[in-house]
Amino acid sequence: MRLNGEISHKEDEEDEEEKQSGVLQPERLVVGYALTSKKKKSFLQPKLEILARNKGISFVAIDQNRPLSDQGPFDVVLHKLSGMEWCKIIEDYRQKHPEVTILDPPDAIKHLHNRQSMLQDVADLNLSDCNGKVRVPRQMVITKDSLSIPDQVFEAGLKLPLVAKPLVVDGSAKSHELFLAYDRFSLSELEPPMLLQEFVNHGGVLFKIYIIGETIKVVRRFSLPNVSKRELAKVVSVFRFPRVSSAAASADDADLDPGIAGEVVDPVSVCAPQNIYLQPSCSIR
Ligand SMILES: O=P(O)(O)O[C@H]1[C@H](O)[C@@H](OP(=O)(O)O)[C@H](OP(=O)(O)O)[C@@H](OP(=O)(O)O)[C@H]1O
Ligand SMILES: Nc1ncnc2c1ncn2[C@@H]1O[C@H](COP(=O)(O)OP(=O)(O)O)[C@@H](O)[C@H]1O
Repeated sequence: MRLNGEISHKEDEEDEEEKQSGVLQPERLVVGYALTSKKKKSFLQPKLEILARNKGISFVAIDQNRPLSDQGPFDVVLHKLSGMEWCKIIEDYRQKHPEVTILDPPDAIKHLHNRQSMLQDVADLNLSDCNGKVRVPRQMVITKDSLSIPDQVFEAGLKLPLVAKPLVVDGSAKSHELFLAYDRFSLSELEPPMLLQEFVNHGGVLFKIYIIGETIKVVRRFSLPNVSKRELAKVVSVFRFPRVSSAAASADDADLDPGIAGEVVDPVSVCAPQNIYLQPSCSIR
């Protein structure tokens, strides 16, 4: 397999070594990546690159200013960029290069770019009775007119407190900016388009499930604490909240109340006696 760019100079030497030793090295895999600088920083860390290299995987940056077909050859194209223009580039490339694995084809993940449609698939699974209850929070989309939000919420019958989330999820910091509203009138301070979702008390702990092929990894993260009726009656405001359940908020080693700590019964069914907050997601983390 040939490599275009960063580490190509090494390849000839390695091929030569391989020939001389007579030992067949495992096939190498070239991953072309197109990521924002934020994502590159959080995902493509030296530790991952070294681990990948040891397994024969090399990452090569895709130059977005050059035609994609002129680059590579790649075995895999890994991208997390959005926008119509980029999606078209990837789609065209996919048609021309069916031998290359695209992670992920834009069409396959488009429903994940919208917080309303991403939960629809979970609702459609209809898991209301499967060794526990899996459900999605009640929610509504607000497309315009901040001032009318209190009335829209009242008419829809959503219960407070409410979590307000940007409708579009595009990997930007802005798209992760969430708010918690204790009273409906404060909601008019927020900017549509957005999704309003009932806050689900879940014991301040959240489970994230990462799946790659057959491999399933479950982690525990600290999350927003429960909101009591007393607090709800007292507080009148809307608060912006930071990324509470990020990797830095690991609760894997925390000594939690067994009532909320959850018990991993098997990798596919993660059960906690309280509400499970389900976060469907498809991402390069
Ligand atoms: O680290 P974990 O707990 O897995 O959470 C991840 C990170 O926060 C990612 O951001 P970053 O790469 O900046 O650390 C984020 O990707 P984006 O910021 O690209 O959206 C993921 O969003 P989703 O892809 O929406 O799940 C989110 O689920
Ligand atoms: N409906 C909800 N009820 C309770 N907590 C929530 C709810 N929605 C989000 N959260 C909390 O907010 C965090 C981020 O929510 P999420 O929708 O996953 O946004 P992002 O995609 O930016 O990570 C979750 O990890 C959880 O702690």
